[in-house]
Amino acid sequence: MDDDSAELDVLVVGGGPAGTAAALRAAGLGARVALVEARRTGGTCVNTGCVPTRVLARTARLVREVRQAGDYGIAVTEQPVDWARTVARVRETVERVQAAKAEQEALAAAGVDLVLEGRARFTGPHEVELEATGRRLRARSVVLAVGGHSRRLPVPGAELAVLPEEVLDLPAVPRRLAVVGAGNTGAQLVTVFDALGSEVTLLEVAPRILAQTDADVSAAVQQAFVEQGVRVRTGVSGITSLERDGEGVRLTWTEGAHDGGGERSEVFDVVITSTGWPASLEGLGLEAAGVEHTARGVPVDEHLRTNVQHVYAVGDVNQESMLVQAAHREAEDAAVNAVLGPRRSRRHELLPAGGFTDPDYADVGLTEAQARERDPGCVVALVPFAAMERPVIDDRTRGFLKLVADSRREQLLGAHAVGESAVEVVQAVTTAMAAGVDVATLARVEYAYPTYTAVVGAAARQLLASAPTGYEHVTQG
Ligand SMILES: Cc1cc2nc3c(=O)[nH]c(=O)nc-3n(C[C@H](O)[C@H](O)[C@H](O)COP(=O)(O)OP(=O)(O)OC[C@H]3O[C@@H](n4cnc5c(N)ncnc54)[C@H](O)[C@@H]3O)c2cc1C
Ligand SMILES: NC(=O)c1ccc[n+]([C@@H]2O[C@H](COP(=O)([O-])OP(=O)(O)OC[C@H]3O[C@@H](n4cnc5c(N)ncnc54)[C@H](O)[C@@H]3O)[C@@H](O)[C@H]2O)c1
Repeated sequence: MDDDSAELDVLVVGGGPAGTAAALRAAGLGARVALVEARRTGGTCVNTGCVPTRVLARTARLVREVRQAGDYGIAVTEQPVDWARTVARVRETVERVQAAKAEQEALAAAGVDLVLEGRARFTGPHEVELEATGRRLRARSVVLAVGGHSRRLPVPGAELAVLPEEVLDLPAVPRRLAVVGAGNTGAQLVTVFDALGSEVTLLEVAPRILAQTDADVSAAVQQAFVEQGVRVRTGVSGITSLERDGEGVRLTWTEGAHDGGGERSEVFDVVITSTGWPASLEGLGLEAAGVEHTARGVPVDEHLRTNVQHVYAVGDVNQESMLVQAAHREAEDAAVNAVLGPRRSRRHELLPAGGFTDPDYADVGLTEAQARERDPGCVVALVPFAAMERPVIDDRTRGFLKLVADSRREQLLGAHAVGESAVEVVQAVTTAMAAGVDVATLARVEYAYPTYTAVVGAAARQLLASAPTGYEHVTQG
């Protein structure tokens, strides 16, 4: 269904990482492009998600460093955290990142018409209306990049919970905190508030925290949380209700079968629910465009098209790989498809990701369990950070790198790390995987001494060795 009367070739709805990348790519191909953003460019990532979370993670890390300073002869009396100052620092950083990215300037330079007239709503398959002005825009193709939002639990009193994007509005660091949901968001908030002095309880319905990660990663982060004094309850049957109780919130949940299955109720100063991230479809008028969707998001085909062939959906809205790096790739591919016709069908083959907890964790490729399903003879090497010199020097020995390779010990299938610089270590492996570097070559690469990344060479050598899980022979350099 083409529309030759449209004034635009491509209309992009949403100015987060996905929308901005799509608009810039489409304009770069010579298309007439408009980008409609309801609030502010940068989207969840810059304004409420990755950037604020990363500053809070750094705050938590600084608290840990200060506590350890005495070991190095630096006398530091631990000071209470000034939460208002922390929040101010987060907000200042968001502005600095906004300035560094200069997206509005980049869009203008590329000839993209940035339209900040409120939310867009479809009025037909090729047309949207803008909430603030009532203006209508028509385009031959539309790229939906509206992202997602936190979900409120469907239980009585759910509105008493604080959502992750509301954390900066808390008046103070809570003394008793419950975090419900141990995905990437919940796990990171646990580390932040534990470091800032909260007594944290973490509740998760899945049998383990960070359920999408490799089982060893999940177990290692959970063990660290428990040692740090966090109460971790996994496999809970569900949250029953939240109700006001004095100054606090009474949270009632049903324990999992392995904890007796009974109902349990406790009062917390704050309850944060980080229990999922459905697409932001409300008020979008998808029915007017004939675009089908589920309760979570908008499904797409291999060319990132919805059921309506000129409407694409990229980034969090399609609910496939909800990460910035995925949003960028999908957006660029969809832009090419929208302007030149469907030709890009590449999916994410290597999508590294990580979380800034204490300790950090990261992964790329197949988990050990996924690899074993495909290739029962696959080989696994796991090198603990305690066997490497740099982590020992820095007193950061918690963690490991696990590499998974095919049964012939040639091709890397996955990398999973926990510990200091885990995300950077996994990124190094990702680069090798993307370049098609085989295990033997990776084992021969020189690693600067002493680095965290040297664990990659040690793990590759272990993969080649016959004793797959022996750590004794691991040497550095
Ligand atoms: C707490 C948190 C931490 C995170 N940390 C990381 C991290 O460290 N690394 C990582 O890779 N990912 C991280 N993510 C995920 C990352 O933020 C998302 O994957 C990414 O922002 C998705 O980009 P997007 O463009 O699809 O959506 P968004 O960034 O959500 O952008 C969507 C945009 O669309 C606009 N919009 C919505 N509806 C309309 C409408 N009807 N009309 C006009 N505009 C509209 C919104 O205002 C918004 O600006 C984090 C997420 C959260 C919640
Ligand atoms: N560092 C990063 O890369 C980063 C950080 C934060 C978020 N993100 C991305 O943003 C998206 C949203 O992340 P998220 O963590 O908010 O959501 P999520 O969907 O990834 O995790 C939600 C968790 O809540 C649990 N849950 C659901 N209902 C529950 C209930 N009633 N009681 C207890 N637990 C319950 C789920 O089992 C799950 O573990 C994800 O795709 C994530 O990858 C990435």
